[in-house]
Amino acid sequence: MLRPLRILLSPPKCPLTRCCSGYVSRMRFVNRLQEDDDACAAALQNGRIFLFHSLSPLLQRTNRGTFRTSALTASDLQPILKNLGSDGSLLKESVLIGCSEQNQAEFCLDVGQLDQAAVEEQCGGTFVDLRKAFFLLKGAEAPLVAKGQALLRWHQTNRFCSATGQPTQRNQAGSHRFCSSSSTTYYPQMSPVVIVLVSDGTRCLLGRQASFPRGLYSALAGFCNMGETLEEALRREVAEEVGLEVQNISYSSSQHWPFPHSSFMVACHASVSPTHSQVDVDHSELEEARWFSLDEITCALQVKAPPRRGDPPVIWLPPPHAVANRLITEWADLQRHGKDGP
Ligand SMILES: NC(=O)C1=CN([C@@H]2O[C@H](COP(=O)(O)OP(=O)(O)OC[C@H]3O[C@@H](n4cnc5c(N)ncnc54)[C@H](O)[C@@H]3O)[C@@H](O)[C@H]2O)C=CC1
Ligand SMILES: [Mg+2]
Repeated sequence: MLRPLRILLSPPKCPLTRCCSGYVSRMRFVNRLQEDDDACAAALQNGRIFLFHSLSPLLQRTNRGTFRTSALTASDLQPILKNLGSDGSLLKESVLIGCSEQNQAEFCLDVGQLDQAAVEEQCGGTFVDLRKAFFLLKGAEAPLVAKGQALLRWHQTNRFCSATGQPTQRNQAGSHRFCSSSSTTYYPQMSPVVIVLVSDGTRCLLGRQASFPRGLYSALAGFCNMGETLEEALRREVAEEVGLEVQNISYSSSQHWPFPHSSFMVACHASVSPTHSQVDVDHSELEEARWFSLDEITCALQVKAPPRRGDPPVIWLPPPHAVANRLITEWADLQRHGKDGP
């Protein structure tokens, strides 16, 4: 039986208007689209589509010289795809990434099989490598493109069942893939990573890998091993990388991190006693790790852009998009203002 079209295109109005926020209805709408292929196909016709080319997002330069994402509607995109020689089926490869506050379903689509320059010309934008795009975009746009790219990448690398080698089929939303020969459902995966800012009470510990750009230091991080709790992973990583035993672990925040693939970063603070703070760096993992005073961190937080070639050497920190920056800023605030903040 055909479902009424009105509930397929945007979040349904909740009958309990007083108790059910717009946020709740948007989340339920997205959940419904993940489970109902027809509803998702209908929402796609009315949704916003973010284009990628070979996993690079399409950005537009604003009059002020900044960058923003550029989304098209299905009706804008269809003729463009047709002009470039693609049949209508490409649009159906779009993957659902959420629902905007304006109640429009949001999708991403990789048009890597089309000529890049021709798509850029027709859409009035530029495909920018995600590493660059992620730091050019402001606010919620950076995590949005990171999420889109992560989902598109997952689909591109999970076309076959790892048990049978048979092709897998995606649902319309792209929230899972299914192998009919083994009846296995595959869901997009992230790798859990713990990131920790260790303090000895007056200083914090930062490290750098040999591959980091010159002068960049960050909080210690590492992938969780199978079977570990977060606390175990955190204690092990710090012990392995800098030879210290931490205590007083406290949770700060988390983020999805798209580099090199999808990591789920869980950010924590931890401490060591000042009498047991001698670092013993494992040079196979880190080029250097050392303690930084509040004054050094305050200076480093003021460096707003990576130094250019020929600039004098300077210590700088991950940018505000990175949860490492948040940990370092939280630590510095706590040092300046104590537990209760400013
Ligand atoms: N968002 C942020 O603020 C920051 C994010 N990071 C991210 O944290 C991640 C982990 O940090 P690292 O110190 O490099 O980790 P790490 O200390 O665990 O060392 C990386 C090594 O772990 C092994 N490994 C184990 N499980 C792995 C998996 N699931 N995927 C890939 N490699 C795995 C590999 O041999 C790899 O070379 C990095 O991908 C980095 O991009 C790191 C610092 C700041
Ligand atoms: Mg590490």
